Amino acid sequence: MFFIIFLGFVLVLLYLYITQNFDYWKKRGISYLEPSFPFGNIFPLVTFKKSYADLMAQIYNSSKESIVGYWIFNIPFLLIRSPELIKNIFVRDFDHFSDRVSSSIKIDPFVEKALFCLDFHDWKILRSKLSPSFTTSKLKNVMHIFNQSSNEMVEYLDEVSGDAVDCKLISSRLTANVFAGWIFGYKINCFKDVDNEFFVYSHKLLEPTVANFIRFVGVFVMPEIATFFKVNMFKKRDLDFYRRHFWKSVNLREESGVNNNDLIDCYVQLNKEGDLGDGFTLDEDSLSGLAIQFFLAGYETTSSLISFTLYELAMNEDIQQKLRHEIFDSLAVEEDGNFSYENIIDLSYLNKVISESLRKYPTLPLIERKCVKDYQIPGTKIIIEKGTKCQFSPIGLHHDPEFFPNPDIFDPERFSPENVKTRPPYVYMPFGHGPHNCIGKKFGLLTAKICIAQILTNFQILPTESTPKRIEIDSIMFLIKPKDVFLKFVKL
Ligand code: HEM
Repeated sequence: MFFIIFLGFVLVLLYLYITQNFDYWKKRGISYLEPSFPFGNIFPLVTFKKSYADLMAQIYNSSKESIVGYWIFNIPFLLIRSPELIKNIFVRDFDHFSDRVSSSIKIDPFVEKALFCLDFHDWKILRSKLSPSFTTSKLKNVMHIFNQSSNEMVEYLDEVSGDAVDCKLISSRLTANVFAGWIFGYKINCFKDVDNEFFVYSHKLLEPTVANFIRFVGVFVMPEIATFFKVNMFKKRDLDFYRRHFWKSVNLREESGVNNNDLIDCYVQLNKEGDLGDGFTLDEDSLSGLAIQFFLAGYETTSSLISFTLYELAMNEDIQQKLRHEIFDSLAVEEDGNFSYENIIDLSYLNKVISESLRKYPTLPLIERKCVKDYQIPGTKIIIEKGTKCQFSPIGLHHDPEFFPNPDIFDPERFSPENVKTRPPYVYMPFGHGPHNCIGKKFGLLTAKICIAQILTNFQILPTESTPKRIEIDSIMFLIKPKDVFLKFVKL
Protein backbone atom coordinates (compact mmCIF):
# COMPACT_ATOMS: atom_id res chain seq x y z
CA MET A 1 0.00 0.00 0.00
CA PHE A 2 2.76 2.37 1.04
CA PHE A 3 4.57 1.53 -2.17
CA ILE A 4 1.53 2.42 -4.33
CA ILE A 5 1.09 5.77 -2.55
CA PHE A 6 4.80 6.46 -2.94
CA LEU A 7 4.68 5.56 -6.63
CA GLY A 8 1.63 7.79 -7.15
CA PHE A 9 3.41 10.63 -5.39
CA VAL A 10 6.50 10.22 -7.58
CA LEU A 11 4.34 10.15 -10.72
CA VAL A 12 2.52 13.33 -9.72
CA LEU A 13 5.86 15.05 -9.06
CA LEU A 14 7.19 13.83 -12.39
CA TYR A 15 4.05 15.01 -14.15
CA LEU A 16 4.29 18.46 -12.55
CA TYR A 17 8.02 18.68 -13.28
CA ILE A 18 7.70 17.75 -16.95
CA THR A 19 4.57 19.77 -17.71
CA GLN A 20 5.68 22.94 -15.89
CA ASN A 21 7.25 24.20 -19.11
CA PHE A 22 4.42 23.22 -21.44
CA ASP A 23 3.08 26.79 -21.52
CA TYR A 24 6.50 28.22 -22.45
CA TRP A 25 5.65 29.11 -26.06
CA LYS A 26 2.06 30.15 -25.32
CA LYS A 27 3.31 32.70 -22.78
CA ARG A 28 5.58 34.18 -25.42
CA GLY A 29 2.90 34.34 -28.11
CA ILE A 30 4.70 31.88 -30.35
CA SER A 31 2.76 29.23 -32.27
CA TYR A 32 3.51 25.72 -31.10
CA LEU A 33 2.65 22.06 -31.42
CA GLU A 34 0.56 20.73 -28.54
CA PRO A 35 2.89 18.71 -26.29
CA SER A 36 1.89 15.63 -24.33
CA PHE A 37 3.18 14.04 -21.15
CA PRO A 38 5.89 12.76 -20.78
CA PHE A 39 7.69 13.08 -24.12
CA GLY A 40 6.59 16.53 -25.28
CA ASN A 41 6.41 16.18 -29.06
CA ILE A 42 8.79 13.28 -29.57
CA PHE A 43 6.53 10.33 -28.85
CA PRO A 44 6.91 9.01 -32.45
CA LEU A 45 10.68 9.21 -32.01
CA VAL A 46 10.93 7.31 -28.74
CA THR A 47 8.57 4.63 -30.02
CA PHE A 48 10.67 4.37 -33.21
CA LYS A 49 7.61 5.18 -35.35
CA LYS A 50 9.44 8.13 -36.90
CA SER A 51 13.07 8.99 -37.49
CA TYR A 52 14.50 12.31 -36.35
CA ALA A 53 14.45 13.48 -39.98
CA ASP A 54 10.73 12.61 -40.31
CA LEU A 55 9.93 14.35 -37.05
CA MET A 56 11.72 17.52 -38.16
CA ALA A 57 9.88 17.42 -41.50
CA GLN A 58 6.57 16.90 -39.69
CA ILE A 59 7.15 19.90 -37.43
CA TYR A 60 8.23 21.98 -40.42
CA ASN A 61 5.07 21.01 -42.35
CA SER A 62 2.78 21.58 -39.38
CA SER A 63 2.87 25.36 -39.77
CA LYS A 64 3.33 28.26 -42.16
CA GLU A 65 4.69 30.54 -39.43
CA SER A 66 8.32 31.62 -39.46
CA ILE A 67 8.97 29.83 -36.14
CA VAL A 68 7.27 26.90 -34.41
CA GLY A 69 7.68 25.89 -30.79
CA TYR A 70 7.75 22.27 -29.61
CA TRP A 71 9.14 20.21 -26.72
CA ILE A 72 11.60 17.41 -26.32
CA PHE A 73 10.46 16.00 -22.98
CA ASN A 74 10.10 19.24 -21.00
CA ILE A 75 12.68 21.25 -22.93
CA PRO A 76 11.25 23.91 -25.27
CA PHE A 77 12.74 23.95 -28.76
CA LEU A 78 12.15 26.30 -31.67
CA LEU A 79 12.05 25.22 -35.29
CA ILE A 80 13.11 28.06 -37.57
CA ARG A 81 11.18 27.97 -40.86
CA SER A 82 11.62 31.37 -42.48
CA PRO A 83 14.58 31.68 -44.89
CA GLU A 84 15.12 35.31 -43.85
CA LEU A 85 15.39 34.36 -40.18
CA ILE A 86 17.59 31.39 -41.05
CA LYS A 87 19.97 33.80 -42.76
CA ASN A 88 20.00 36.07 -39.71
CA ILE A 89 20.69 33.25 -37.31
CA PHE A 90 23.37 31.54 -39.39
CA VAL A 91 25.14 34.62 -40.70
CA ARG A 92 23.98 38.19 -40.04
CA ASP A 93 23.33 37.86 -36.31
CA PHE A 94 25.69 34.97 -35.73
CA ASP A 95 26.95 36.62 -32.53
CA HIS A 96 23.54 35.80 -30.96
CA PHE A 97 23.70 32.16 -32.09
CA SER A 98 27.39 31.33 -32.03
CA ASP A 99 27.03 28.07 -30.07
CA ARG A 100 25.58 24.72 -30.91
CA VAL A 101 23.08 23.01 -28.63
CA SER A 102 25.86 20.63 -27.56
CA SER A 103 28.42 23.40 -26.95
CA SER A 104 30.11 23.20 -23.54
CA ILE A 105 29.02 19.60 -22.93
CA LYS A 106 31.19 17.94 -20.30
CA ILE A 107 31.27 14.20 -20.72
CA ASP A 108 34.61 12.88 -21.88
CA PRO A 109 37.71 14.37 -23.49
CA PHE A 110 37.10 12.62 -26.82
CA VAL A 111 33.91 14.53 -27.36
CA GLU A 112 34.22 17.71 -25.32
CA LYS A 113 36.81 19.17 -27.64
CA ALA A 114 35.26 18.26 -30.97
CA LEU A 115 34.09 21.18 -33.13
CA PHE A 116 30.50 20.12 -32.55
CA CYS A 117 30.82 20.46 -28.79
CA LEU A 118 33.05 23.44 -28.07
CA ASP A 119 31.82 26.82 -26.91
CA PHE A 120 32.40 29.75 -29.25
CA HIS A 121 35.70 30.86 -27.75
CA ASP A 122 37.41 27.47 -28.04
CA TRP A 123 35.60 26.48 -31.25
CA LYS A 124 36.98 29.55 -33.02
CA ILE A 125 40.55 28.66 -32.06
CA LEU A 126 40.24 25.02 -33.08
CA ARG A 127 38.33 25.74 -36.31
CA SER A 128 41.05 28.15 -37.42
CA LYS A 129 43.71 25.49 -36.75
CA LEU A 130 41.83 22.76 -38.66
CA SER A 131 40.50 24.79 -41.60
CA PRO A 132 43.84 24.94 -43.47
CA SER A 133 43.66 21.12 -43.84
CA PHE A 134 40.50 21.48 -45.94
CA THR A 135 41.65 24.05 -48.47
CA THR A 136 41.69 23.43 -52.22
CA SER A 137 45.48 23.14 -52.27
CA LYS A 138 45.40 20.51 -49.49
CA LEU A 139 42.76 18.54 -51.38
CA LYS A 140 44.79 18.67 -54.58
CA ASN A 141 47.62 17.22 -52.58
CA VAL A 142 45.61 14.11 -51.69
CA MET A 143 44.00 13.50 -55.09
CA HIS A 144 46.00 10.27 -55.32
CA ILE A 145 43.95 8.88 -52.40
CA PHE A 146 40.64 9.58 -54.17
CA ASN A 147 41.85 8.24 -57.50
CA GLN A 148 43.43 5.11 -56.09
CA SER A 149 40.38 4.26 -53.97
CA SER A 150 38.00 4.72 -56.86
CA ASN A 151 40.22 2.62 -59.15
CA GLU A 152 40.03 -0.18 -56.58
CA MET A 153 36.27 0.17 -56.60
CA VAL A 154 36.21 -0.09 -60.41
CA GLU A 155 38.33 -3.28 -60.25
CA TYR A 156 35.83 -4.77 -57.83
CA LEU A 157 32.82 -3.76 -59.90
CA ASP A 158 34.52 -5.33 -62.96
CA GLU A 159 34.53 -8.65 -61.14
CA VAL A 160 30.86 -8.46 -60.26
CA SER A 161 29.74 -6.77 -63.49
CA GLY A 162 26.05 -7.49 -64.13
CA ASP A 163 25.37 -8.95 -60.65
CA ALA A 164 22.99 -7.28 -58.21
CA VAL A 165 25.21 -5.31 -55.84
CA ASP A 166 24.29 -3.48 -52.63
CA CYS A 167 25.14 0.09 -53.59
CA LYS A 168 25.43 1.28 -49.98
CA LEU A 169 28.08 -1.36 -49.40
CA ILE A 170 30.14 -0.15 -52.36
CA SER A 171 29.84 3.47 -51.27
CA SER A 172 30.82 2.60 -47.70
CA ARG A 173 33.86 0.58 -48.77
CA LEU A 174 35.03 3.37 -51.06
CA THR A 175 34.54 5.97 -48.32
CA ALA A 176 36.37 3.81 -45.76
CA ASN A 177 39.37 3.55 -48.15
CA VAL A 178 39.42 7.31 -48.69
CA PHE A 179 38.97 8.18 -45.01
CA ALA A 180 41.62 5.74 -43.76
CA GLY A 181 44.01 7.24 -46.33
CA TRP A 182 43.27 10.83 -45.45
CA ILE A 183 42.67 10.68 -41.69
CA PHE A 184 45.36 8.12 -40.81
CA GLY A 185 47.63 7.95 -43.88
CA TYR A 186 46.85 4.24 -44.35
CA LYS A 187 46.51 2.51 -47.68
CA ILE A 188 43.71 0.02 -47.31
CA ASN A 189 41.52 -1.75 -49.85
CA CYS A 190 38.17 -2.76 -48.34
CA PHE A 191 37.02 -4.17 -51.68
CA LYS A 192 39.60 -6.96 -51.37
CA ASP A 193 40.02 -7.01 -47.63
CA VAL A 194 36.29 -7.19 -46.91
CA ASP A 195 36.68 -7.46 -43.13
CA ASN A 196 39.15 -4.61 -42.88
CA GLU A 197 39.00 -3.21 -39.37
CA PHE A 198 38.46 0.36 -40.56
CA PHE A 199 35.39 -0.70 -42.45
CA VAL A 200 34.11 -2.68 -39.48
CA TYR A 201 34.81 0.08 -36.95
CA SER A 202 33.34 2.83 -39.12
CA HIS A 203 30.04 0.99 -38.88
CA LYS A 204 30.35 0.34 -35.17
CA LEU A 205 30.69 4.05 -34.44
CA LEU A 206 27.14 4.65 -35.63
CA GLU A 207 25.56 1.26 -35.01
CA PRO A 208 21.79 1.87 -34.95
CA THR A 209 21.22 0.43 -31.47
CA VAL A 210 18.82 1.80 -28.85
CA ALA A 211 21.78 2.55 -26.55
CA ASN A 212 23.54 4.54 -29.27
CA PHE A 213 20.36 6.40 -30.06
CA ILE A 214 19.96 7.46 -26.42
CA ARG A 215 23.62 8.51 -26.30
CA PHE A 216 23.37 10.66 -29.43
CA VAL A 217 20.08 12.30 -28.54
CA GLY A 218 21.51 12.97 -25.06
CA VAL A 219 24.67 14.62 -26.33
CA PHE A 220 23.29 16.60 -29.26
CA VAL A 221 19.79 17.46 -28.04
CA MET A 222 19.84 17.38 -24.24
CA PRO A 223 23.49 17.93 -23.29
CA GLU A 224 22.63 19.05 -19.74
CA ILE A 225 21.06 15.65 -19.06
CA ALA A 226 23.90 13.84 -20.83
CA THR A 227 26.35 15.77 -18.66
CA PHE A 228 24.36 15.04 -15.49
CA PHE A 229 24.27 11.29 -16.17
CA LYS A 230 27.81 11.31 -17.61
CA VAL A 231 26.57 9.65 -20.78
CA ASN A 232 29.52 8.44 -22.83
CA MET A 233 28.99 8.90 -26.51
CA PHE A 234 31.32 6.12 -27.64
CA LYS A 235 32.15 2.66 -26.44
CA LYS A 236 35.62 2.16 -24.97
CA ARG A 237 36.33 -0.47 -27.65
CA ASP A 238 35.76 2.12 -30.43
CA LEU A 239 37.72 4.84 -28.66
CA ASP A 240 40.68 2.52 -28.14
CA PHE A 241 40.67 1.62 -31.80
CA TYR A 242 40.74 5.20 -33.05
CA ARG A 243 43.14 6.36 -30.35
CA ARG A 244 45.60 3.58 -31.21
CA HIS A 245 45.60 4.41 -34.92
CA PHE A 246 45.72 8.13 -34.36
CA TRP A 247 48.88 7.91 -32.28
CA LYS A 248 50.41 5.33 -34.58
CA SER A 249 50.06 7.74 -37.53
CA VAL A 250 51.34 10.70 -35.55
CA ASN A 251 54.36 8.78 -34.22
CA LEU A 252 55.21 7.35 -37.63
CA ARG A 253 55.05 10.79 -39.18
CA GLU A 254 57.16 12.34 -36.44
CA GLU A 255 59.78 9.61 -36.72
CA SER A 256 59.93 9.93 -40.50
CA GLY A 257 60.62 13.66 -40.25
CA VAL A 258 58.73 14.01 -43.55
CA ASN A 259 56.30 16.85 -44.13
CA ASN A 260 53.46 15.76 -46.41
CA ASN A 261 51.40 18.88 -45.97
CA ASP A 262 48.34 16.78 -45.05
CA LEU A 263 45.97 16.21 -42.14
CA ILE A 264 48.50 14.12 -40.22
CA ASP A 265 50.98 17.01 -40.34
CA CYS A 266 48.22 19.10 -38.81
CA TYR A 267 47.85 16.60 -35.91
CA VAL A 268 51.62 16.60 -35.43
CA GLN A 269 51.63 20.38 -35.25
CA LEU A 270 48.71 20.49 -32.79
CA ASN A 271 50.43 17.88 -30.65
CA LYS A 272 53.60 19.99 -30.57
CA GLU A 273 51.67 23.13 -29.70
CA GLY A 274 49.47 21.50 -27.00
CA ASP A 275 48.42 24.95 -25.85
CA LEU A 276 46.60 26.53 -28.79
CA GLY A 277 46.49 29.94 -27.19
CA ASP A 278 44.11 31.92 -25.07
CA GLY A 279 43.85 29.14 -22.51
CA PHE A 280 42.71 26.44 -24.93
CA THR A 281 44.64 23.18 -24.75
CA LEU A 282 44.32 19.76 -26.33
CA ASP A 283 45.49 16.75 -24.35
CA GLU A 284 46.21 13.31 -25.85
CA ASP A 285 42.63 12.08 -25.73
CA SER A 286 41.16 15.29 -27.15
CA LEU A 287 43.64 15.13 -30.00
CA SER A 288 42.68 11.60 -30.98
CA GLY A 289 39.05 12.72 -30.62
CA LEU A 290 39.65 14.81 -33.75
CA ALA A 291 39.99 11.69 -35.86
CA ILE A 292 36.79 10.23 -34.41
CA GLN A 293 35.01 13.51 -35.08
CA PHE A 294 35.94 13.37 -38.77
CA PHE A 295 34.83 9.76 -39.13
CA LEU A 296 31.62 10.48 -37.29
CA ALA A 297 30.72 13.60 -39.26
CA GLY A 298 31.98 12.56 -42.67
CA TYR A 299 31.80 8.83 -43.19
CA GLU A 300 28.06 8.09 -43.28
CA THR A 301 27.12 11.47 -44.75
CA THR A 302 29.48 11.00 -47.69
CA SER A 303 28.79 7.32 -48.37
CA SER A 304 25.02 7.90 -48.20
CA LEU A 305 25.32 10.78 -50.65
CA ILE A 306 27.07 8.43 -53.08
CA SER A 307 24.45 5.70 -52.71
CA PHE A 308 21.47 8.04 -53.11
CA THR A 309 23.08 9.46 -56.26
CA LEU A 310 23.75 6.01 -57.73
CA TYR A 311 20.14 5.06 -57.11
CA GLU A 312 18.78 8.17 -58.84
CA LEU A 313 21.14 7.66 -61.80
CA ALA A 314 19.93 4.07 -62.16
CA MET A 315 16.31 5.23 -62.12
CA ASN A 316 16.87 8.16 -64.49
CA GLU A 317 18.62 6.77 -67.56
CA ASP A 318 18.52 10.11 -69.45
CA ILE A 319 20.28 11.95 -66.61
CA GLN A 320 22.84 9.16 -66.35
CA GLN A 321 23.54 9.35 -70.09
CA LYS A 322 23.90 13.13 -70.10
CA LEU A 323 26.26 13.01 -67.14
CA ARG A 324 28.35 10.25 -68.71
CA HIS A 325 28.87 12.39 -71.82
CA GLU A 326 30.07 15.30 -69.75
CA ILE A 327 32.48 13.08 -67.83
CA PHE A 328 33.88 11.37 -70.94
CA ASP A 329 34.56 14.74 -72.54
CA SER A 330 36.40 15.90 -69.48
CA LEU A 331 38.41 12.72 -69.00
CA ALA A 332 39.55 12.79 -72.63
CA VAL A 333 41.94 15.62 -71.76
CA GLU A 334 43.67 13.67 -68.95
CA GLU A 335 46.80 11.72 -69.87
CA ASP A 336 46.86 9.14 -67.08
CA GLY A 337 43.14 8.27 -67.10
CA ASN A 338 42.68 9.81 -63.65
CA PHE A 339 40.76 12.95 -62.82
CA SER A 340 42.64 16.07 -61.89
CA TYR A 341 41.16 18.32 -59.21
CA GLU A 342 40.34 21.14 -61.65
CA ASN A 343 38.77 18.77 -64.10
CA ILE A 344 36.36 17.15 -61.67
CA ILE A 345 35.45 20.37 -59.90
CA ASP A 346 34.50 22.09 -63.16
CA LEU A 347 31.95 19.47 -64.27
CA SER A 348 28.82 21.57 -64.19
CA TYR A 349 26.26 18.83 -64.76
CA LEU A 350 27.91 16.62 -62.15
CA ASN A 351 27.63 19.55 -59.73
CA LYS A 352 23.93 19.82 -60.49
CA VAL A 353 23.34 16.09 -60.06
CA ILE A 354 25.11 15.98 -56.69
CA SER A 355 23.34 19.16 -55.52
CA GLU A 356 19.98 17.67 -56.45
CA SER A 357 20.86 14.47 -54.65
CA LEU A 358 21.63 16.46 -51.49
CA ARG A 359 18.41 18.41 -51.99
CA LYS A 360 16.27 15.32 -52.13
CA TYR A 361 18.28 13.46 -49.52
CA PRO A 362 20.10 15.85 -47.15
CA THR A 363 22.14 13.19 -45.40
CA LEU A 364 22.36 15.27 -42.22
CA PRO A 365 18.75 16.42 -41.96
CA LEU A 366 19.07 18.29 -38.67
CA ILE A 367 20.96 21.50 -37.96
CA GLU A 368 20.93 23.34 -34.65
CA ARG A 369 22.12 26.44 -32.84
CA LYS A 370 21.80 27.77 -29.30
CA CYS A 371 20.88 31.39 -28.62
CA VAL A 372 23.69 32.92 -26.53
CA LYS A 373 22.16 36.39 -26.03
CA ASP A 374 18.54 37.56 -26.26
CA TYR A 375 17.51 38.18 -29.85
CA GLN A 376 14.60 40.25 -31.05
CA ILE A 377 13.30 38.91 -34.35
CA PRO A 378 13.54 41.87 -36.76
CA GLY A 379 10.18 43.51 -37.50
CA THR A 380 8.46 41.81 -34.53
CA LYS A 381 8.28 42.10 -30.77
CA ILE A 382 9.22 38.45 -30.34
CA ILE A 383 12.37 37.78 -28.35
CA ILE A 384 14.26 34.53 -28.65
CA GLU A 385 15.71 34.24 -25.18
CA LYS A 386 19.26 33.36 -24.28
CA GLY A 387 19.59 29.59 -23.93
CA THR A 388 16.82 28.78 -26.44
CA LYS A 389 17.60 25.74 -28.54
CA CYS A 390 16.87 26.30 -32.22
CA GLN A 391 16.65 23.58 -34.84
CA PHE A 392 16.43 23.72 -38.63
CA SER A 393 15.00 21.15 -40.97
CA PRO A 394 16.89 20.87 -44.27
CA ILE A 395 14.59 18.02 -45.29
CA GLY A 396 11.47 20.14 -44.63
CA LEU A 397 12.84 23.09 -46.61
CA HIS A 398 14.20 20.95 -49.46
CA HIS A 399 10.78 19.31 -49.92
CA ASP A 400 8.72 22.47 -49.60
CA PRO A 401 6.89 22.87 -52.96
CA GLU A 402 7.03 26.64 -52.53
CA PHE A 403 10.81 26.51 -53.01
CA PHE A 404 11.21 23.24 -54.92
CA PRO A 405 8.09 22.46 -57.01
CA ASN A 406 7.32 18.71 -57.40
CA PRO A 407 9.87 17.92 -54.71
CA ASP A 408 9.77 14.14 -55.23
CA ILE A 409 11.08 14.47 -58.79
CA PHE A 410 14.83 14.19 -59.23
CA ASP A 411 15.67 17.15 -61.43
CA PRO A 412 19.28 18.43 -61.54
CA GLU A 413 18.12 21.47 -63.53
CA ARG A 414 16.82 22.96 -60.30
CA PHE A 415 20.46 23.93 -59.84
CA SER A 416 20.92 25.71 -63.17
CA PRO A 417 21.93 29.35 -62.50
CA GLU A 418 18.54 30.67 -63.77
CA ASN A 419 16.58 28.42 -61.42
CA VAL A 420 18.82 29.08 -58.44
CA LYS A 421 18.19 32.82 -58.92
CA THR A 422 14.42 32.36 -58.58
CA ARG A 423 14.67 30.77 -55.11
CA PRO A 424 15.17 32.64 -51.86
CA PRO A 425 18.65 32.03 -50.48
CA TYR A 426 18.96 29.86 -47.38
CA VAL A 427 16.27 27.36 -48.36
CA TYR A 428 18.98 24.92 -49.47
CA MET A 429 21.31 23.85 -46.70
CA PRO A 430 22.82 20.37 -47.03
CA PHE A 431 26.03 21.65 -45.40
CA GLY A 432 24.51 24.31 -43.15
CA HIS A 433 25.56 27.95 -43.47
CA GLY A 434 27.69 30.59 -41.83
CA PRO A 435 30.82 30.18 -39.69
CA HIS A 436 29.62 26.83 -38.24
CA ASN A 437 28.98 25.29 -41.67
CA CYS A 438 30.44 21.93 -42.62
CA ILE A 439 34.23 22.03 -42.56
CA GLY A 440 34.41 18.85 -44.66
CA LYS A 441 32.08 20.01 -47.45
CA LYS A 442 34.73 20.08 -50.18
CA PHE A 443 36.18 16.78 -49.04
CA GLY A 444 32.81 15.00 -48.99
CA LEU A 445 31.82 16.43 -52.37
CA LEU A 446 35.14 15.49 -53.95
CA THR A 447 34.90 11.91 -52.68
CA ALA A 448 31.39 11.58 -54.10
CA LYS A 449 32.21 13.23 -57.43
CA ILE A 450 35.24 11.09 -58.17
CA CYS A 451 33.38 7.94 -57.21
CA ILE A 452 30.39 8.74 -59.44
CA ALA A 453 32.60 9.86 -62.33
CA GLN A 454 34.70 6.68 -62.20
CA ILE A 455 31.62 4.49 -62.14
CA LEU A 456 29.99 6.27 -65.08
CA THR A 457 33.08 6.05 -67.28
CA ASN A 458 33.22 2.30 -66.75
CA PHE A 459 29.71 1.01 -66.17
CA GLN A 460 26.10 1.45 -67.00
CA ILE A 461 24.08 1.62 -63.80
CA LEU A 462 20.83 -0.30 -63.95
CA PRO A 463 18.08 -1.08 -61.45
CA THR A 464 17.50 -4.74 -60.61
CA GLU A 465 14.12 -6.42 -60.24
CA SER A 466 14.25 -5.73 -56.52
CA THR A 467 15.12 -2.03 -56.80
CA PRO A 468 12.22 -0.05 -55.31
CA LYS A 469 10.53 2.63 -57.47
CA ARG A 470 10.57 4.86 -54.42
CA ILE A 471 13.62 4.52 -52.26
CA GLU A 472 13.09 3.55 -48.65
CA ILE A 473 14.99 5.73 -46.25
CA ASP A 474 16.65 4.35 -43.21
CA SER A 475 17.94 6.51 -40.42
CA ILE A 476 20.90 6.08 -38.15
CA MET A 477 20.88 8.53 -35.28
CA PHE A 478 20.31 11.91 -36.95
CA LEU A 479 21.49 10.80 -40.37
CA ILE A 480 19.60 9.30 -43.28
CA LYS A 481 20.75 6.54 -45.59
CA PRO A 482 19.08 4.36 -48.23
CA LYS A 483 17.65 1.03 -47.17
CA ASP A 484 18.88 -2.03 -49.09
CA VAL A 485 19.29 -0.72 -52.62
CA PHE A 486 20.60 -3.29 -55.07
CA LEU A 487 21.78 -2.09 -58.49
CA LYS A 488 23.60 -3.62 -61.46
CA PHE A 489 26.84 -2.19 -62.79
CA VAL A 490 27.30 -3.45 -66.35
CA LYS A 491 30.69 -2.95 -68.00
CA LEU A 492 30.49 -0.46 -70.89
C1 HEM B 1 28.18 14.81 -48.06
C2 HEM B 1 28.85 14.88 -46.97
C3 HEM B 1 28.53 15.76 -45.80
C4 HEM B 1 27.37 16.39 -45.43
C5 HEM B 1 26.02 16.35 -46.15
C6 HEM B 1 27.65 17.14 -44.23
C7 HEM B 1 26.73 17.94 -43.58
C8 HEM B 1 27.03 18.73 -42.50
C9 HEM B 1 26.11 19.64 -41.87
C10 HEM B 1 24.67 19.87 -42.29
C11 HEM B 1 26.75 20.22 -40.83
C12 HEM B 1 26.17 21.24 -39.85
C13 HEM B 1 26.48 22.62 -40.40
C14 HEM B 1 25.88 23.75 -39.61
O1 HEM B 1 25.59 23.58 -38.43
O2 HEM B 1 25.69 24.86 -40.19
C15 HEM B 1 28.10 19.69 -40.79
C16 HEM B 1 29.06 20.07 -39.88
C17 HEM B 1 30.29 19.48 -39.79
N1 HEM B 1 30.82 18.55 -40.67
FE1 HEM B 1 29.94 17.83 -42.34
N2 HEM B 1 28.95 16.92 -43.88
C18 HEM B 1 29.54 16.12 -44.82
C19 HEM B 1 30.84 15.69 -44.85
C20 HEM B 1 31.77 15.96 -43.89
C21 HEM B 1 33.13 15.49 -43.91
C22 HEM B 1 33.75 14.67 -45.04
C23 HEM B 1 33.71 15.93 -42.76
C24 HEM B 1 35.11 15.75 -42.26
C25 HEM B 1 36.00 15.07 -42.79
C26 HEM B 1 32.73 16.70 -42.03
C27 HEM B 1 32.94 17.31 -40.82
C28 HEM B 1 32.07 18.18 -40.21
C29 HEM B 1 32.36 18.90 -38.97
C30 HEM B 1 33.62 18.75 -38.13
C31 HEM B 1 31.26 19.73 -38.72
C32 HEM B 1 31.10 20.72 -37.55
C33 HEM B 1 31.59 22.07 -38.04
C34 HEM B 1 31.63 23.18 -37.00
O3 HEM B 1 30.77 23.25 -36.13
O4 HEM B 1 32.57 23.98 -37.06
N3 HEM B 1 31.56 16.69 -42.75
N4 HEM B 1 28.24 18.79 -41.81
